[in-house]
Amino acid sequence: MTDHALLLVNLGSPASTSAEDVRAYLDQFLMDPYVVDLPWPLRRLLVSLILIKRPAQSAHAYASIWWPEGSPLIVISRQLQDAVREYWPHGPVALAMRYGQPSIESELLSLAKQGVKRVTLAPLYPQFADSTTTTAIEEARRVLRAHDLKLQVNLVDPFYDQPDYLDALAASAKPYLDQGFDHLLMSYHGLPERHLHKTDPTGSHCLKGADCCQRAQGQILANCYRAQCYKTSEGFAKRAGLRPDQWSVSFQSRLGRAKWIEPYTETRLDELAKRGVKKLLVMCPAFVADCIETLEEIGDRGREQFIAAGGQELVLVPCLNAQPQWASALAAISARASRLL
Ligand SMILES: C=CC1=C(C)c2cc3[nH]c(cc4nc(cc5[nH]c(cc1n2)c(C)c5CCC(=O)O)C(CCC(=O)O)=C4C)c(C)c3C=C
Ligand SMILES: [Fe+2]
Ligand SMILES: [Fe+2]
Repeated sequence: MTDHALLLVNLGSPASTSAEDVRAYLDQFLMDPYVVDLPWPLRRLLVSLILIKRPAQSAHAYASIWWPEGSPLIVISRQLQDAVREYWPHGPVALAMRYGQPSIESELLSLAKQGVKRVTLAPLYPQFADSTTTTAIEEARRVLRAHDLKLQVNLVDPFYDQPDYLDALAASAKPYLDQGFDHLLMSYHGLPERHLHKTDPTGSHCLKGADCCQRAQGQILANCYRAQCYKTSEGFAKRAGLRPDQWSVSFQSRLGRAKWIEPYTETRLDELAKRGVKKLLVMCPAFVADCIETLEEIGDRGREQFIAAGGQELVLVPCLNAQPQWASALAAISARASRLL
């Protein structure tokens, strides 16, 4: 059977590092109601305010990490697509971006044109969030409806606790852990606290008490980004044989004035340096591919901050990127997906 495609979906990047291209990308991204979850007039106003200064700042940051072949996120996602082909004998393996190009629309249309009957949609986010997982799925739904595409679509659920994913994460970090370190920080992309409250099915569990994420189970866990980040970290630490005092979790990439989930990575970098940590390893398990958030925010600015606060060395552990064990795990996880769109 060769008519069962796998469609990998990542976030996307600007078309280039020009301020105009970055502005267009940020506008599409931040005007997504799953990302900035405010009513349209307020969202438009807030995003227009952000777009006054942010495109030039972000363009500068993108320029500092851009590769000759393009955005690291896109280049690496393409390499992953190639690597996954080895493990997906059922049909084509395609790649789409939620924002920018190649779009989910162009890829679904192209798969339908090739005669594909079934598509397994794999959002490349280990932990669930409306701003990543839901918006990718909803965009696919919109495209199917808009073009009346008769494709059967299966969804790959967030794989934060899947043994094959965690094994790949542990294997990829092993050479870095083996070099020795004082502390491992697992820095995840942050989220406004409001997003967590919105997806809490009880409306009263998340962010109530210091251990809400440790107590999360069932539907609460299935909807809580922060609890899933802790589960990934615990699963990783167990595989890596780490003691609880050797690692901690934090959340990066805050934007705007609303309260985001804590602890903040910026705060932890200072605290760890002040506590006498000299060699800090940082992993970013919310990202499967290195991108501006890992390479620039942690690898450049985070390192500078840690050293200015008294640390000696910050080693950024690369994301899973296109490693064969990860490609194989992703294909296996995708092959198990049975939930229909
Ligand atoms: C309200 C703003 C944002 C939310 C919510 C958000 C959630 C979120 N994002 C990722 C993954 C990535 N984000 C990336 C870049 C990025 N994210 C935001 C804002 C929010 N993200 C912005 C404005 C940007 C652009 C860069 C910048 O200007 O700072 C990227 C990297 C893209 C790249 O091209 O390299 C990824 C990946 C997750 C996983 C997440 C929720 C959990
Ligand atoms: Fe983001
Ligand atoms: Fe929670």
